[in-house]
Amino acid sequence: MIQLYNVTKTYDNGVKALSDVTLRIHKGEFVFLVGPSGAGKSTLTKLLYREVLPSRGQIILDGKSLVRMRPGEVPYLRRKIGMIFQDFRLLPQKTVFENVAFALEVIGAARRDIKRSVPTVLSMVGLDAKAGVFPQHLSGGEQQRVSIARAIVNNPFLIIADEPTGNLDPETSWELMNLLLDINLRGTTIIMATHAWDIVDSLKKRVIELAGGKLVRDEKEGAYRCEA
Ligand SMILES: Nc1ncnc2c1ncn2[C@@H]1O[C@H](COP(=O)(O)OP(=O)(O)OP(=O)(O)O)[C@@H](O)[C@H]1O
Repeated sequence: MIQLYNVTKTYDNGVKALSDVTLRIHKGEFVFLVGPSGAGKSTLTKLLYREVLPSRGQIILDGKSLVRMRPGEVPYLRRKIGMIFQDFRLLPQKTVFENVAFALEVIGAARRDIKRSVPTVLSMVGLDAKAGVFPQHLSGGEQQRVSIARAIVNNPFLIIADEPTGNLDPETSWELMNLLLDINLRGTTIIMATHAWDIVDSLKKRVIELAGGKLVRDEKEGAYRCEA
């Protein structure tokens, strides 16, 4: 359901961030995206969210070509994808409830649907008691759980997490991973770019490694580093 064919991305400054990448990710997979800083991981996640377009090649997501997609269709694509970032990106002037509700408001959801869905996802991430709290009064782990609630409230078929544990301590990182694994068990595809080698090594999920913009490894039950 996610297909990349010979995808190359060269930025305007001439940097080739991805070079001739071909890969396929099926519905319900959990994929770790690894590789050194500057390898092209974020560029790949941005291509899937259609934040950037490839310079060459084709990307098919849920049956649609992102290259041929008209700009007007992009918001519909993004409704089906949940994004999670290292720095949480919550709105500081909105409460926990309002941050999650906002993801539904921007797509024109009915008020009664918002009232029903937001408490459901907040309880999934264990934050029902914090619905009225502002982000600055939450721990890093709690903030990241709000961003997970926000990412899943639209029932996305795909979650893209770009270094989601980067700002969390080891114990909190594992709490977050357990949430992502639960979400994955319910059928949502998850692509997670990470430098957290211990998490990758423990979970033995599919590992896609980039280096210098090239796909250098794709293992079904992989480790952070190539074992060969
Ligand atoms: N908007 C941009 N304009 C120009 N060059 C960019 C842009 N974004 C990224 N790059 C360059 O593209 C290359 C790949 O960057 P990218 O952010 O995809 O790597 P990454 O693997 O996510 O790295 P990190 O692990 O540090 O987040 C790097 O050389 C980077 O400097």
